[in-house]
Amino acid sequence: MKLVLATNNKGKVRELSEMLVSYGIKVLSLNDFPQVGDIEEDGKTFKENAVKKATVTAGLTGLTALADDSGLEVDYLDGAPGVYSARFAGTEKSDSANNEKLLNLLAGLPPYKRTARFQCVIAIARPGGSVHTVQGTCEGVIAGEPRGDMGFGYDPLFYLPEYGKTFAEIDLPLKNKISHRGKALAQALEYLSELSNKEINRG
Ligand SMILES: O=c1[nH]c(=O)c2ncn([C@@H]3O[C@H](COP(=O)(O)OP(=O)(O)OP(=O)(O)O)[C@@H](O)[C@H]3O)c2[nH]1
Ligand SMILES: [Mg+2]
Repeated sequence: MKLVLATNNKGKVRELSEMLVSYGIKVLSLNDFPQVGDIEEDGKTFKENAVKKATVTAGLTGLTALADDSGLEVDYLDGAPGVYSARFAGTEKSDSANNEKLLNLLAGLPPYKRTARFQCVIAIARPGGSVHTVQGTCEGVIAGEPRGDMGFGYDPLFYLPEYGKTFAEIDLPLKNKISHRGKALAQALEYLSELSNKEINRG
């Protein structure tokens, strides 16, 4: 089965590909389809944005497309940055500026008030127009300073009390096991295997 990843985020491509490829799925990226261009994310929810990115990509490529819309919800900030996570500190989407802005907003706040979660909605759209969504969540705490150099985005600040480490201090197979994206993708893989069984049965 062939699948186009409807994302321009290299960190997401790395994490999604690692799991999909081990299931024998042929993964294509938007680099293979320059005609898709930039898709405006104007939804109010992760689900709206994921559905839009997947359906537009499936329509323009004629292939099944998988999109991920994700973000960080910080309780002290009433759920911000949420769907604006990529653009928190400006439209140029700088991970380091986003992390700096987040640390400044939480300056001096004790750990018990720094609770947060990552959310991920994955949408799988078929060229015929049908679309299926799944969701994953991962709870954590925003650290007082960045730690680790793996991962992407807010990973150096996202601290997992159970592991005593940030997302940027754990390797990719473990992140995929426990992360918002990994949990959503595990459900997406179940759906994809049902789809491919149906196709095989149809001949
Ligand atoms: O530290 C992180 N670890 C993660 O595991 C993670 N997952 C999401 N995020 C943040 O949330 C934004 C999503 O925004 P987003 O879904 O619109 O993606 P994006 O604009 O980067 O790419 P695209 O998929 O839209 O092309 C990203 O840019 C990141 O800032 C993460 N940060
Ligand atoms: Mg985006």
